[in-house]
Amino acid sequence: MFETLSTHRSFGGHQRLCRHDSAEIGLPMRFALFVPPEPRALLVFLAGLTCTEETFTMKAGAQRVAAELGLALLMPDTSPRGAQVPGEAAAWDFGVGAGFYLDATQPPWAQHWRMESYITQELLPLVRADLQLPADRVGISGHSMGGHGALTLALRHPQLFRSVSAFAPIAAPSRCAWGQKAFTGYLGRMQTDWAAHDASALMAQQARAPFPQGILIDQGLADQFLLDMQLQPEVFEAACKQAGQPLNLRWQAGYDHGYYFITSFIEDHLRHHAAQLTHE
Ligand SMILES: N[C@@H](CCC(=O)N[C@@H](CS)C(=O)NCC(=O)O)C(=O)O
Repeated sequence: MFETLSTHRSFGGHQRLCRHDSAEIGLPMRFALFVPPEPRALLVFLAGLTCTEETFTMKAGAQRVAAELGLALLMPDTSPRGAQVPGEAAAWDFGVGAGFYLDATQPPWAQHWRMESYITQELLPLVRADLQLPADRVGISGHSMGGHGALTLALRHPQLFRSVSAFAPIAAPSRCAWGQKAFTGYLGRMQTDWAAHDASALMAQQARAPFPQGILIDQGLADQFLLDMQLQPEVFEAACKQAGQPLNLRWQAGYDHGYYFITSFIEDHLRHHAAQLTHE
């Protein structure tokens, strides 16, 4: 059950903003949903730090090609809101707007910060049932923290996601400042617990390619966060090589971390997912 707060005609389909009372999060949550004229598959797009369900929805310009391909787009929020955990909004890279798509195990976050269970066990089944799409027609993508979310949720739930891509993902969070801060706060100090939510560590453990049709990643070379060592896609690339996982890691000269980069390459990602999800 969810409530549609607004709906707008877009490229023959509908762009909706929705809310529901989430059992996993224990709070109301919002999400955005683009429904193309003829839905054939569903792509979940996870946004980055400081973003909401509206960021990708309004800035990426994904609706035109998604409508053409029959891809429904599901944009969850990036964290619980309104939990009133002390200090939850004190930093832009932890707490509100920074859920890191995992289930926190540490107090005071463990009660509400359950973004992994929320997305995989609650939101995705809800939306898939509403759109009447088969279980094997769901892909996942994301940007930055959401790229980390896309890669880790795909690797942790390969039965839920058949296609994967990412823009400038935090690809080795155990080795970067953002990831170390988030993992310490949400998961505690045990590095062994971190590995279960680190895309590169998860990929390195695979006995064979989990996504044999290939993973697509775009990374701007003028991305400040790449230069600050927050992203480290080369670590994920090495792990893919080790696992025999086909990876198309495209280094895009001159592009930074922002949405002008995403708008430039979103069409390729939508086509990557449609090709893997909707070919008969
Ligand atoms: N607030 C941060 C930047 C946060 C940031 O770049 N967030 C990215 C995701 S990691 C984003 O998509 N921001 C929203 C936007 O660009 O519209 C800063 O001041 O450095």
